[in-house]
Amino acid sequence: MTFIEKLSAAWSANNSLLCVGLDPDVARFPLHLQGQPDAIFTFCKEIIDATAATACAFKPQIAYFSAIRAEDQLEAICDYLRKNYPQIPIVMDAKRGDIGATAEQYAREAFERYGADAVTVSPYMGFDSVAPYLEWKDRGAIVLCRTSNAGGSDLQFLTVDGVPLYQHVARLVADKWNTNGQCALVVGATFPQELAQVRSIIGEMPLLVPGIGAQGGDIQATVNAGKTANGTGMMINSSRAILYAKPDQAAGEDYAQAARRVAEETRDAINRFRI
Ligand SMILES: O=C(O)c1cc(=O)[nH]c(=O)n1[C@@H]1O[C@H](COP(=O)(O)O)[C@@H](O)[C@H]1O
Repeated sequence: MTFIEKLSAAWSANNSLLCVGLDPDVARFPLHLQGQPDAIFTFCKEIIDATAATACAFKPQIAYFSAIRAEDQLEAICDYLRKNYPQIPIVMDAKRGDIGATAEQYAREAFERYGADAVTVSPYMGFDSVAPYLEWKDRGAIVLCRTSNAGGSDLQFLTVDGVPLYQHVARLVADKWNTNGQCALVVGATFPQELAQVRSIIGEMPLLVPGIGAQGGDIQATVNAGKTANGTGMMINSSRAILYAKPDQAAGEDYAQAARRVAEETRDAINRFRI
């Protein structure tokens, strides 16, 4: 099964466009996990178990692991996901971009070492820097297009041949790079107008849409701008708002239960605008 087929099946099976981001920041962990040698694995496992029924994808952010020499725990989390939730795609958020020979190694890292279904990549170095990921025909390459941060405008909004650069990226990926139907694009929920522009350029290609939750993107505007004709087409990511949801003490919640509650609320808020 290819990445896109797996994603489509997860959209239907879980009736969800929510991508749960795994950005484990040990400083924000519950006290009982702090200082434990496998704290990251335990934290992520409990979040995964609590939210898997609400998710169409999980997106580990590699820097949160590599910064503290915890790649072994990322491997263990990816193994756990593949064994226990094989129907939910793993999107490795690494935002890679380098010459072809180096990209081949980054592709092996994402797809072989971690067994990810897709990886985020930068288009900045051009087609030969993305081609090595596309050699993995059953995996996905998710190309940065219009990122959610304010500084994304510094380059992505520059006018080139009368058109903003991010629209060139959308057209290039849709028309030239996506020969095997394995590409997707990143467009931030913080820019719904640009999201609608990108959707009009790329047809049904999936979008990874970060920026709801902690970054304040509007869910209604996001879904209206980015959905496809059948009410799918997006992995709408939320990380911190789910991972560090405040437990409702009165209801006796722990952090994983709070994460489940917020994930369910977010999935439902998205679903309200899909039809
Ligand atoms: O590629 C990404 O995932 C990404 C692209 C982008 O434009 N903006 C963005 O926030 N992200 C990632 O999406 C996640 C957003 O996290 P929250 O703001 O906590 O929901 C982080 O892991 C970011 O690295």
